[in-house]
Amino acid sequence: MSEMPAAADMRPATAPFARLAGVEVTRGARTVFSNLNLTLTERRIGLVGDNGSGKSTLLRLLNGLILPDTGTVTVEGLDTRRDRRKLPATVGFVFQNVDHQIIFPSVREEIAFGPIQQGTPKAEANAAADRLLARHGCAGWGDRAVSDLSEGQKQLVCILSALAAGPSVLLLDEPFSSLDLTTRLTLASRLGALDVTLVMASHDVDLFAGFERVIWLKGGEVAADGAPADIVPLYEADARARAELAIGRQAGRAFP
Ligand SMILES: Nc1ncnc2c1ncn2[C@@H]1O[C@H](COP(=O)(O)OP(=O)(O)OP(=O)(O)O)[C@@H](O)[C@H]1O
Repeated sequence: MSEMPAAADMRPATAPFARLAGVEVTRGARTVFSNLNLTLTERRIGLVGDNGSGKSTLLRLLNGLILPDTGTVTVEGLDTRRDRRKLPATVGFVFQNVDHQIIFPSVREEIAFGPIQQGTPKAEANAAADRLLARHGCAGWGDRAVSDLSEGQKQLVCILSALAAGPSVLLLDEPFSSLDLTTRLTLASRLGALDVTLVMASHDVDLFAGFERVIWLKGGEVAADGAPADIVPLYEADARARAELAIGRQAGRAFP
């Protein structure tokens, strides 16, 4: 299992980088958050919770992809409603589903897109993309068609694209689910060492061992919030208890 190490030489977190105040969000017919209040200060924050508990919605609130129906969300001093256009230069996002992120045919174009949007000349952005690829063991990938990559390779390209834009906050939604163990361990270690604030949702709770804070979401509410060593066992015990209950109910019934 992969464990993301704590960053050693990182500037200490002092002021909050994000705040959610009185946030209500409805998606479709469902109220996901009814009054969510969070202050985020730590440089390594993990989100855990069952499917549908609100992890992706919280990450999308932080990058302005979803705006609160009521309440406010501020990240690095930017109000996600008022300053939406400034957010992409500050807040990077790695989607759970690579097809929601990748828009260009070649790997180099995909990675260079963010910096070009921010005003970097194309040749410079392309050269930086190639250097970034080489640093992550993907030298020569620049001209490759994204459509020819495996799911895990696409996931890696998505992570590198997010990093290329030089965000100060990186939001990761299940970023390693398709990566092989070697790439997962390498990338987790590299991400852990970056001087960038990370907020990551994952079902792979071992990744949070070096984190400073884990928030457990349950049905759109914060069920527990604190140090990984305290929160992860609570979540696991709760998940196991509910699984045992479900298995007990199923006992004797034929599997459909
Ligand atoms: N596009 C949508 N339209 C309507 N409802 C949605 C939409 N996306 C999510 N939801 C609902 O919002 C709730 C929270 O979903 P969300 O994707 O934030 O959960 P999650 O914790 O990230 O789940 P997972 O672990 O499966 O990724 C769920 O009840 C889900 O059904």
